[in-house]
Amino acid sequence: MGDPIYIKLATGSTILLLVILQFGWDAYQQFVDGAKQLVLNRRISLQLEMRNNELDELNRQLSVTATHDSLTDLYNRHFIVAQLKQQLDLFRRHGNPCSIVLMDIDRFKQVNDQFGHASGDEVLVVFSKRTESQIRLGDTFGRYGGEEFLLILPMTELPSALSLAERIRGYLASTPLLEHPRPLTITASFGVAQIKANESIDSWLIRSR
Ligand SMILES: Nc1nc2c(ncn2[C@@H]2O[C@H](COP(=O)(O)OP(=O)(O)OP(=O)(O)O)[C@@H](O)[C@H]2O)c(=O)[nH]1
Repeated sequence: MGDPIYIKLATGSTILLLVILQFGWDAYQQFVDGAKQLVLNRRISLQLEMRNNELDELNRQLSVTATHDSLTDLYNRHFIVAQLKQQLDLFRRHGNPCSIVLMDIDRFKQVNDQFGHASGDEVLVVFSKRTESQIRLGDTFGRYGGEEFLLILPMTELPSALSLAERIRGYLASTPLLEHPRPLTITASFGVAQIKANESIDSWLIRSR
């Protein structure tokens, strides 16, 4: 018994020889060109597949960048406003209630001035994570700008939104947000408003200030 690779080669050569004998040299050339083309096509389709995967990943990253705040990783203002529009629409069409909670970190400028901008950034990040840990999956939490954050609570009436805001406020006030250079407890002001009939996003936001 010969080695399987030699048998394979012998079989391959035999087929080629048969092709030449049976159909002539031109047919053999066509056969070889066809085989080369097949290999080339396979290589091209693999390269295309790789490029497509790279483009998918790039698109995913672009969509994250377009909708998220780079410091806190929360949704950005652009995304939040789009969500508010959607909620307003759902309210107008189906009467679905929705409440918002606008949070403003108190005396944040002092944090920057006393501890430096990097500590200010850390406060924003830790504040975001702590608040995010207190909300439900269907709620949207984002950075509205600077030290302002907005929580959108679909299908939520004012009393529930108020009690959630109170819970978050208590949770934030209970533990220092930063430990270094010294323990620093951060408080925030909360404004809560439920969407009303015939109102715009601007007036809804103004009522939460
Ligand atoms: N570290 C840091 N600071 C920021 C960022 N965005 C905005 N700020 C700062 O946030 C501060 C906001 O100042 P103010 O609007 O006076 O707010 P405040 O000091 O919290 O005052 P009150 O809201 O009245 O309590 C400014 O000093 C901004 O420079 C950021 O991404 N990182």
